[in-house]
Amino acid sequence: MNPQFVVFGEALTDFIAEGDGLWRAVPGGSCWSVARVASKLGLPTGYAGAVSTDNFGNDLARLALEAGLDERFLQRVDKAPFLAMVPSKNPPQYFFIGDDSADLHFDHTKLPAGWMDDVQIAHFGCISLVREPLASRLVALAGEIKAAGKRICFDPNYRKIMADPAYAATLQRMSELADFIKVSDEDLTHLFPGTTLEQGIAILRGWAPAADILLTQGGAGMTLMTPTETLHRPVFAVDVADTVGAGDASMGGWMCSVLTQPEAGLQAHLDFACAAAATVCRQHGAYAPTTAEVRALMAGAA
Ligand SMILES: Nc1ncnc2c1ncn2[C@@H]1O[C@H](COP(=O)(O)OP(=O)(O)O)[C@@H](O)[C@H]1O
Ligand SMILES: O=C(O)C(=O)C[C@H](O)[C@H](O)COP(=O)(O)O
Repeated sequence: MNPQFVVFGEALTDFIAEGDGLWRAVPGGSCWSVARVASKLGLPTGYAGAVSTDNFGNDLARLALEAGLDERFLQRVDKAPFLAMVPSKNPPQYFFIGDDSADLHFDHTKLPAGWMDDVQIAHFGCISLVREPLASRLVALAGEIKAAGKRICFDPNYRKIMADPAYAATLQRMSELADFIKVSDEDLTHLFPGTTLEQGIAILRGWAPAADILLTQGGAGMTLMTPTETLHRPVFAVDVADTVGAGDASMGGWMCSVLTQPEAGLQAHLDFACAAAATVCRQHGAYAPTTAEVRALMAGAA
């Protein structure tokens, strides 16, 4: 089955400081994680990005395959791996190593012929939208996909490099294109400095009057806002290992619910997104839960 959901943007390897000069290398990247979660939950998904041909790229490719992602969309490029250094997880601090790295060489003209035919939603987000020359190509591509009648999903997922003044236009353009926007309270603080949460949401709403907006608020749960309705959902109580990847899981879970059970309604989509996020909080690092795990949590059985 061809992908109904295609995710564009970075895959990378997180290097997490373990103390005593030791670093743990973990495959990740916000966009890659969104794709992996959606695919593992049973949504036919393609991860459309480029990874290196070394051991780091191999690990990303292997996990993508294991999650059932359509392998024709993943590109392998003989360039340096893209690395995220995480010297501290609490609070999260990142810096990135990736000059002329593989991710920047993604070429959408090399996607399989007819790739867009069955696509219903295309996802964009995070640092791929600030890393040139990839960023400008992706913004243009999002415009083309939207013009072809498909829906666009956008998760800004703020990182410090988005403080670059050039990103302001991208943020607005991607929001204008988006049918679905996910944003965390923390993202809003950085994206719109000096504004309240409500003011930040109002700016997004002004750019995207018809979009569904999912606001995540860590341990305070999440809120789904359509142009006419607002629904809140407290977290599913779980023993938390860490919350890395929870936002990506809520995004992947939300889109999976929208596409696989469109008739289920807003509350069901919100519940599913929230349960997907909570299953990830139980694990260390980014994780792709199964549908059975998410459903068990929703049924109160786990
Ligand atoms: N302690 C927690 N227990 C259960 N669910 C949580 C917890 N922290 C976060 N979540 C879920 O994960 C979602 C995303 O988390 P959040 O921290 O807002 O995003 P991000 O990971 O992008 O920073 C939250 O809206 C919530 O539903
Ligand atoms: O790859 C990046 O750009 C990262 O920052 C790596 C992180 O693993 C996730 O993206 C976590 O994102 P959350 O789901 O918001 O916790």
